[in-house]
Amino acid sequence: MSQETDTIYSTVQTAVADFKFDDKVANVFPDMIKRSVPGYSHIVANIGILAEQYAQPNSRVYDLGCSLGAATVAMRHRIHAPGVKIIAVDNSEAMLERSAQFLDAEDSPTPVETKCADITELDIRQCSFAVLNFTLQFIAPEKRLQTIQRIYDGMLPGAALVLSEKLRFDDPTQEKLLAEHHHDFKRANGYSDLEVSQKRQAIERVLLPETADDHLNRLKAAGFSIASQWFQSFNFASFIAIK
Ligand SMILES: C[S@@+](CC[C@H](N)C(=O)[O-])C[C@H]1O[C@@H](n2cnc3c(N)ncnc32)[C@H](O)[C@@H]1O
Ligand SMILES: O=C(O)C(=O)C[C@]1(C(=O)O)C=C[C@@H](O)C=C1
Repeated sequence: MSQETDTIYSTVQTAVADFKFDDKVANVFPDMIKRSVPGYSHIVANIGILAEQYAQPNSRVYDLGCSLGAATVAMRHRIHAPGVKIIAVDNSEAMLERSAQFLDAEDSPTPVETKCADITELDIRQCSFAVLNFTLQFIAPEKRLQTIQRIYDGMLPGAALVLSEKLRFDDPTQEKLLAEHHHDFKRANGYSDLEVSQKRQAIERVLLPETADDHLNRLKAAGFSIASQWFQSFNFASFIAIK
């Protein structure tokens, strides 16, 4: 996987364009996400552990918004149930091109199919485990319930969904505190004030965070019998929901 350092926002941009998952981002993505999302490596490792528990024989596992396939790799190394296929989906060609190169080099008996598609319109079937690792936050809010519903409807009984998201908080004091600590986390990982500020501007119209309750209520509304938050670091969280 690419070892390039993210310097995309390191020089002054007169007009900061909306953030896109293009070639520039795909080239530096492993470095960008590790330095930007507190707990990212921990979440990915645990997605592997959960996939091992939930993957049912002769079923499908979906990595929705897979980027370069980090969660797919974590799952692939752990799934032992026979006849499982991982479907790794993203609508960014730039990401998928690079993920294919990376996944082809992996040695595992669990097959992976990569697909360039919009997950809001994806046909989901025979699913025992699905992952939305920091993907739903980029989908238009009015399409989020139908996306979760589609996943639920395509699931087998006992299947699980892991949903990881950046959070917002209704309480302005809490919102400010956790956002500031997130920015401290980024600075501690080598991003300058300029990089933090320009990235914030780039994502503010495309990454639309919701509260933990918004996510839990939507998971319940879609039909999941259990929906629980299992991880949080500053304003980043992960949830698990069981059909
Ligand atoms: C923050 S990245 C996900 C990181 C990845 N899941 C991981 O664990 O490394 C969000 C990804 O979602 C993809 N994405 C956003 N909207 C999408 C959609 N409607 N359909 C498919 N992929 C989408 C983006 O192209 C991007 O690669
Ligand atoms: O919130 C931020 O500042 C981020 O950079 C977060 C985030 C994300 O959560 O996906 C935004 C875009 C990139 O995909 C990597 C990280």
